[in-house]
Amino acid sequence: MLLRSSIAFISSSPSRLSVTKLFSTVNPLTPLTPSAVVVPKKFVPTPFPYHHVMEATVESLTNLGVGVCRVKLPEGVAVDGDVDSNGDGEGKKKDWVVFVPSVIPGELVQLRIYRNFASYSSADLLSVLSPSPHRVSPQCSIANECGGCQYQHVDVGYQRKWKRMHVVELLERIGGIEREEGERVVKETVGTDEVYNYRSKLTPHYEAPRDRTEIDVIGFQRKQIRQLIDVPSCVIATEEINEALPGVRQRVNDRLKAGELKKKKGATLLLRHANEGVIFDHNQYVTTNVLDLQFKFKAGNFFQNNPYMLPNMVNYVVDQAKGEIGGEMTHLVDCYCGSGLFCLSASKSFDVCVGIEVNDKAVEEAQQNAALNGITNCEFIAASAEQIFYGGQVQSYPKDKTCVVIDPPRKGASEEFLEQLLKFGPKRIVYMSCGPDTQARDTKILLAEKKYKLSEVVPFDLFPQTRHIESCAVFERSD
Ligand SMILES: C[S@@+](CC[C@H](N)C(=O)[O-])C[C@H]1O[C@@H](n2cnc3c(N)ncnc32)[C@H](O)[C@@H]1O
Repeated sequence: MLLRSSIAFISSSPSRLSVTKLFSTVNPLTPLTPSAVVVPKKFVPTPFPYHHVMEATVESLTNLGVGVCRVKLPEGVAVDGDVDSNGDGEGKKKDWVVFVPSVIPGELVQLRIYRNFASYSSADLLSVLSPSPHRVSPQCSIANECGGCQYQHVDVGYQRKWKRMHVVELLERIGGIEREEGERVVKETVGTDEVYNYRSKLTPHYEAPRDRTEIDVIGFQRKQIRQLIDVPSCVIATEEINEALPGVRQRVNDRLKAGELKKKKGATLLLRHANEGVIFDHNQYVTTNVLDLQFKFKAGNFFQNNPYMLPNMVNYVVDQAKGEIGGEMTHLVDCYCGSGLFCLSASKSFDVCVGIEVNDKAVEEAQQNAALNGITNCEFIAASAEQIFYGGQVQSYPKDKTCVVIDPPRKGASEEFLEQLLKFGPKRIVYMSCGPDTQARDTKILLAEKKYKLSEVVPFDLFPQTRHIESCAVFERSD
């Protein structure tokens, strides 16, 4: 099989002669003679031939962290589509979008096409001809191949600038918020200095062993292709996780040799770093501290996994929830509450709090965490989030003194939930999200009837070096 990735770094000197390797790769690029190129069977040869090499300037980044280049279509090739912005397309596209990873806007790069789609192409990066001043050396030797990180080649300040820009752009494109308004409400991305060795949970995978006598690939998906890459250590995971990783990998192979692994099934391993050390058993209870509270939860259950960033996020949610605009809130509803993180952290600032969560095991944990921390003004309900508005309890809350915090999974809140939330009409809504695209979609719904105003959005850099953005939006009732 031909492996595509390898990048050379070409200095910005005018002669462009000084070529140094920027990333060490497992499969160094060897110049391919035409006869060595095997064109994949399903390759569509329009508009570019397989492995066509070209130079392009990177215009921007998608919110998946991939570079966007706009290139001219080859002479004589016309593709149906919108007339180009200069108006001379006569119903045919002349510009074409090519996506390429591991680049930074403004860079001139050399790329190589490996797939044509109906309206764009995908390419590998061959070399950076004119590097961005924001380009840095990744700490990880496989940063260019592993799909876990998208931004190790970008300085963290610039990563955070782009994360903010992505939130502004998503609010405009999906949320219908004008650019100027987005620029005003979306604040700077909040981050900490711990930009490596911060992840307290790692879940590497291996594929079905079948007839193999050794599992030599335990890791994550490669960039751009559905294939695992071996990850013997991970620079964004805590040092303790990295120390435990060789033992975990060895145990998988010991179990394979002992015939204990299913031949036809791959699996995902767990390494959860908490107060007890690094735990591998999903069902083992672990504890961790966030600000002045202790949380106990099953190692395999959801818990935010950047302990350095978490206090900032919790403080922000609690500050916004209790609020100053329109007076202090007395009642808190925490929807999608997990093991009670926001609800319990905010409990001191409220008379009464209620959390709702669909996973009954997490609800048990939340109840136990309330007891563990001597908190008596929080109640937790095991049900789907919209159910909170059907019971009598929350309906009796004073709406002008109630804040609803929501922190749904990546797919965002359901329409039914948002409909009920709008009908209930709390004074304030604090919406934490790990999916800024679905948050933008839900924002559009929350703002549609002009019952709420979007007062502020803060992106949190929970996962430096990756494209992931945690974003918190605060809505205030308009009256
Ligand atoms: C992003 S986590 C947030 C958990 C918690 N706020 C925290 O920070 O630890 C989302 C939570 O929503 C829960 N969930 C998913 N769908 C739900 C639904 N329809 N109703 C209530 N909870 C749901 C998941 O089980 C998960 O615990």
